[in-house]
Amino acid sequence: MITFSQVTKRYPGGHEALCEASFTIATGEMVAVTGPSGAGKSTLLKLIAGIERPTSGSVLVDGQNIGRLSRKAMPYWRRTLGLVFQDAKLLYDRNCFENVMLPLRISGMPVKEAARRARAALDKVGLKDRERAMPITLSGGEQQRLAIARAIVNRPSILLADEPTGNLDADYAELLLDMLAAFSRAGVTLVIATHEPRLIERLKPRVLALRGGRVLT
Ligand SMILES: Nc1ncnc2c1ncn2[C@@H]1O[C@H](COP(=O)(O)OP(=O)(O)OP(=O)(O)O)[C@@H](O)[C@H]1O
Repeated sequence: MITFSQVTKRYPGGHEALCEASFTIATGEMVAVTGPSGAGKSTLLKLIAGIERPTSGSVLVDGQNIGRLSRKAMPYWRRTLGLVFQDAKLLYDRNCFENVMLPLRISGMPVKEAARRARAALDKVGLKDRERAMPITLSGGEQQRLAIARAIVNRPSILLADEPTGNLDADYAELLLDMLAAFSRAGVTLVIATHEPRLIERLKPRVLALRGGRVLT
């Protein structure tokens, strides 16, 4: 379970990106975080991922206070998550296959099994025949799909996605919605920041609406 208690996030020199937000997300729930640009959607996801820490209040995930995790503990926390963020942080000096395989190797999976899983993840996002390509040679949409493959290859129990359909053309946006639905059926907790009405129509998530850093629903 994810629990926000009176969470305020103020960036240095900025106003409040999130203001006394309190809500819970149950394990296995699917939540769409909506709201206009600047409403605080990305900030909310970053607080769950531990990329940002709250200015006040607490973010608990299964009782663990994410804002208080030590620098040392943070990489272990991130490894349990699937992150699909705008700045995909792909490794541009490694090919697609290596980008997807790396998280598995870091968590100690033997090469053969990691390679099998990486190929399956690339296949899922339609990049199987691009595995030797370098990310820089991919289109924006293909890079987005590569980031998705990398995010799901670990079979995370929580998937955080920031505008995941953003760069995708219609066919791949549909494919992504199918993938998200399948994750949800498999019990993965999904928190998705989105402007996409189609996603809400199709997946019928619970909607958490933000305006100016405040939670409306
Ligand atoms: N690193 C930062 N430093 C300073 N201000 C920031 C930072 N990140 C976000 N903000 C500000 O916090 C507010 C909320 O931003 P956030 O990115 O969470 O909104 P959003 O709802 O995700 O917007 P968008 O839909 O445009 O991505 C905005 O006013 C933004 O300018």
